[in-house]
Amino acid sequence: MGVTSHMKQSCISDLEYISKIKVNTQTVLKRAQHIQGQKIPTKQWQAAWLLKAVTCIDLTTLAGDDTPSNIQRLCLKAIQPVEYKLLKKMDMHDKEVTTAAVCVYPSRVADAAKLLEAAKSTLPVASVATGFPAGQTPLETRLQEVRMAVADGATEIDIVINRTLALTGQWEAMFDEIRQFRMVCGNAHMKTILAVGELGTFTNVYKASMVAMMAGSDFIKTSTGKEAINATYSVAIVMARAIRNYYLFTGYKVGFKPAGGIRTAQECLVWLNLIKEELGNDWLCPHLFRLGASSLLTDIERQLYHHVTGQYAAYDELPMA
Ligand SMILES: O=C[C@H](O)COP(=O)(O)O
Repeated sequence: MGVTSHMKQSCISDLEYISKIKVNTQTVLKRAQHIQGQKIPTKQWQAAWLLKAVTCIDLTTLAGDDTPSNIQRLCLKAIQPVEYKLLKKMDMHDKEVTTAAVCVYPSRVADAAKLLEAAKSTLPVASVATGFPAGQTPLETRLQEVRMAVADGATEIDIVINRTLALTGQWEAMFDEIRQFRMVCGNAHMKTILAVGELGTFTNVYKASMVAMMAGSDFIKTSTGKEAINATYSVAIVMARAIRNYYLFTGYKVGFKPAGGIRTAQECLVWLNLIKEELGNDWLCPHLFRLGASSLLTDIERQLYHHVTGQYAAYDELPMA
């Protein structure tokens, strides 16, 4: 997308407006509780939702011991996330079901890009960047990290915000930093990680969401997966409302990516329902919704196995997710 047109419309008066916003915590918690209590689809409808979820996963590995060989396994799993025989039973074998992207550390982008190219796959490589997860490195280092990830083949960049700026109310400085990241991303899609577990209040989450969108983010993302509190339904409601309001103000649809601690098929059905309820069906596609997860796919595949065979597979029967 490059430098976005919606970014140019943002100005200081918008930032002044943001500093006055207040979010009602009780209303958010009540809404989250309501969504969690709603019925989720069963049987073939559940299987269809789970396959939809698979296509929205940024299949992730962000570990200190990542090597070219586990990146290779991750990419192969992303290309074929559900066993062919299961897809065939669901008559989905010719639908090219893949995950939305793979997500890795900047130093592993070249490994992923090389493998995907060799496999003739167009699956995007997403790289975390800007001093992930803490964002506590000098600005020039953070910018350079984005440049290097893009040069190595990342077409999606998951940046982390500077929490110090958010917690001290320096929204304009935060806007400027994110805008610089946007510039160096070039044509790569930029997802902005708010690290909501470290923002203290829902009001800060809403403000950070707005600033990130105004600075040109294609997606806003909840968490790095490394904070003590990661993706929660209540925080998602705050972010989804910000996305909705931003769309009303600008006509521009920004995507949403919950990430961190999402491990079960059951949880991901609640996430899909939350998006449907809060943002509508338009957002239920990889272009506007991603699930950032390192270990969700195994459980989804187990549930699909159960749907098709009536039995649960042992974990070691299904290839690594
Ligand atoms: O960006 C994605 C997250 O780091 C994944 O977190 P997770 O390992 O808890 O699934």
